[in-house]
Amino acid sequence: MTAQHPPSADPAPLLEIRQLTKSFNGVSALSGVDLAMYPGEVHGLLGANGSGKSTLIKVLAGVHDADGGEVTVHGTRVSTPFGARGLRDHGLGFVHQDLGLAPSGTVLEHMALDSGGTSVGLKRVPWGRERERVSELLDRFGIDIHPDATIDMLTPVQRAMLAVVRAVGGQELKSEPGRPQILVLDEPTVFLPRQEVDVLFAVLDRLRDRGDAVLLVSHDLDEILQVTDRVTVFRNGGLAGTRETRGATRDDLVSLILGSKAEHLTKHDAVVDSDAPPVLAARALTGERVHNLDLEVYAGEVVGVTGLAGSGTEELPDLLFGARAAKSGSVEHQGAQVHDPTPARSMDAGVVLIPANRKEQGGSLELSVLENMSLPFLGRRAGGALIDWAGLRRQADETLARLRVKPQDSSAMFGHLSGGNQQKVLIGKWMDTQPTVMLLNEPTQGVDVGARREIFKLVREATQKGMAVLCATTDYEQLVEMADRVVVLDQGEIRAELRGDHITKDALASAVYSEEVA
Ligand SMILES: Nc1ncnc2c1ncn2[C@@H]1O[C@H](COP(=O)(O)OP(=O)(O)OP(=O)(O)O)[C@@H](O)[C@H]1O
Repeated sequence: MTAQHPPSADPAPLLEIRQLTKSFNGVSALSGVDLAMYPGEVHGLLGANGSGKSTLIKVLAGVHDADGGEVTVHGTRVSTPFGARGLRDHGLGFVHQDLGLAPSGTVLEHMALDSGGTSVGLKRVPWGRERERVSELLDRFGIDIHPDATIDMLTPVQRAMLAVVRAVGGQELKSEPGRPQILVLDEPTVFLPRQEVDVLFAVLDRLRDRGDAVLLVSHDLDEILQVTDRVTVFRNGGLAGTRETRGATRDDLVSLILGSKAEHLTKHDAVVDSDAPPVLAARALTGERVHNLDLEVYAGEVVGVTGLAGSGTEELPDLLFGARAAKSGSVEHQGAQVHDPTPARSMDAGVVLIPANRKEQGGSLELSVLENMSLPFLGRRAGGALIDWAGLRRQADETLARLRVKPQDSSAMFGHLSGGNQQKVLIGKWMDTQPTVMLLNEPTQGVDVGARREIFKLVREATQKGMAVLCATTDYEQLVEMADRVVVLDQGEIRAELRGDHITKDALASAVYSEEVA
């Protein structure tokens, strides 16, 4: 897949945004940003957590009203505010991070919503015609999904592809045939296993080839370098720059995002006392995917776990923590067998889990940052009926500063923080409990490059003081930077183990993909 620079025959942008501004309670989230998208380009949008990417998208989609600025779409000028439907009726299609699909609905039902969704009163759905339209659309994009399949039967990447094609189909219904489309995709790959991202990118290639324009928000620099033609970077709500992707390097992008040069982490070998019992061990552990697994995790080390989707990688942290019941086998804490681990028992033993799905399992969106960060301490810091809020606030403020959470305000509502900042708060909260073992499941999904490095550093400092970490991820780069050893799972069993300098991206990819046991 090669990204070509497209703004070719027709130099007029399909979408041009000028001087868009938006603030929340007097705090600026967008301070006059410009962005243009041309026919036949995939345009990346990058920026640190809280730099304003989602705010831009929400303004374009009508979720928030902008305070000022204007756009030109398909040659028509539209002034702010755009109203509740945003620019949808002007030719913009959106795919938000949660994809907007209901698990029990069918593919056909979702698509049919778009053909009559805005009409009032009763409307007969021409199911035969809808089925033809949907089948043709899926075929056109090479997507092998049955129109009667329910969403919960689809794999994550099929869901993401469906959401993209649904946005395309919805716009096609509203516009004259052949008009190029403008699609806005907000981190559609963030919850996808790395290995499946290329399948989604094949759909983006087709859109580019048709002359459409796609805005793709992502934190993954490799992904941006691979698939986009140009890239715009936001910094602190303003425009840091727009570059052609061809010729840009990772370091160029990092410098634009952070406003400073990238510093690289130096990795030190873990000092592990293997005479002491492992702080956490799995003995013949079996779940839905994990099968008869033996694994020991020692104080002071970072153990990475990786594998293809369905290999058990994503299940293992939950089984070890007791968030999912094992079918058989057991877990040991400091050499003592725990037959039936539960989250409460795990936490008593100093084992904490940071789940991948932070929206549903991580923090409470309705509580403040301080309240979220205080939850693990309420029992410990309560002197009789009194809670030491001042102490809790001091501790939270220190953690927010160390992780450069934006805003640095522990009274802010957790749900108002950007996705990446929510993740930083959750990691900081559990770090503050000084656990003996931290189980991480895709810990840096949606987290910017700067914060990623801060998190790696924090993990490193904590392991040097004796904490153990098990990190399940399909992000090889993260494993290279963090892990002392990596176990590669295949159909629930350990197929390979890599250690120290042998942990490279190439070695991990070949251990994950090779047919033979490495
Ligand atoms: N509803 C809201 N109320 C108050 N502040 C908000 C609200 N939505 C966003 N913000 C603030 O606006 C700023 C920009 O947030 P935004 O979500 O646009 O960042 P982002 O670049 O998308 O970050 P991420 O990469 O973490 O998703 C942040 O400081 C955020 O806290």
